[in-house]
Amino acid sequence: MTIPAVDPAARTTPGETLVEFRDIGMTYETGTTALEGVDLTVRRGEFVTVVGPSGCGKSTLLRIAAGLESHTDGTCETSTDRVGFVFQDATLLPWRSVRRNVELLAELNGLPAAERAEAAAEAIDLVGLAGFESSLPRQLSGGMRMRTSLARSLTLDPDLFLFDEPFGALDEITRQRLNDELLRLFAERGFGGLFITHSVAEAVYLSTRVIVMSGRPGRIVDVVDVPFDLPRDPEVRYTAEFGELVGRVSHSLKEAHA
Ligand SMILES: Nc1ncnc2c1ncn2[C@@H]1O[C@H](COP(=O)(O)OP(=O)(O)OP(=O)(O)O)[C@@H](O)[C@H]1O
Repeated sequence: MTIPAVDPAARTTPGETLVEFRDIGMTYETGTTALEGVDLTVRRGEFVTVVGPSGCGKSTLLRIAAGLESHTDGTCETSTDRVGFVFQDATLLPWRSVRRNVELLAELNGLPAAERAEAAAEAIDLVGLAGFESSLPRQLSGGMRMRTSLARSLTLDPDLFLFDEPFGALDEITRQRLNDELLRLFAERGFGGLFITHSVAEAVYLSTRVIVMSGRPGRIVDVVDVPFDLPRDPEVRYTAEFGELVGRVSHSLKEAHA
């Protein structure tokens, strides 16, 4: 795995476009067309969530943003090489402790030992894993493994944070807790987020904007702006306005399935 060196001086500013998809289409060599005519922009300070039927090309879109996948139509421009990626699976190295797992990206990025130790300690603290630095992945719960994965990406202080259904395998309470922690990190760091989920409530709670995609080939069928203040009050989940937005997104999803 090669990771591009990150220039510490190269920072983006609030509101700056981080990734812009224009008329993106993707047909795999197998002939499967995953995406068609997707226009989407994520700016710093925005948290954009994508929901859509299984197989509609959400992961493909994220991989294109990360430069891990090509595309066959349109353009995708990213304005930063500070890109964090968190997958559904925490993808930890089983023989490395939490601290050594969290240091991994900084290590591959060539950060000197003292700096990466400092970055790892700060990230571990931010995700609430202080005290577990020496634990091995098999000694952690699913939520703690996901926090470790999050911390590993945080060491690079990403401008653009890509999340591929990171909390899908967790129980509801752990998921809600991690949603709150992610929102806190978002408020503190102000990165741009592009997040995939199958949970409509999670999408509305986390986002400044929800994108609904059709079945394959994935196209954008609805864009829903979420007006709630940041940092977000967890109680907002129980308001009528929240329920209305969940209803609107669910309705669009149902139409997308039809
Ligand atoms: N490397 C590949 N080669 C060929 N086809 C692929 C490849 N990766 C994905 N696909 C196909 O592209 C389509 C979109 O896949 P993708 O994983 O992007 O969907 P998704 O919306 O993320 O699905 P899910 O919600 O189930 O995770 C699917 O039909 C999938 O089989």
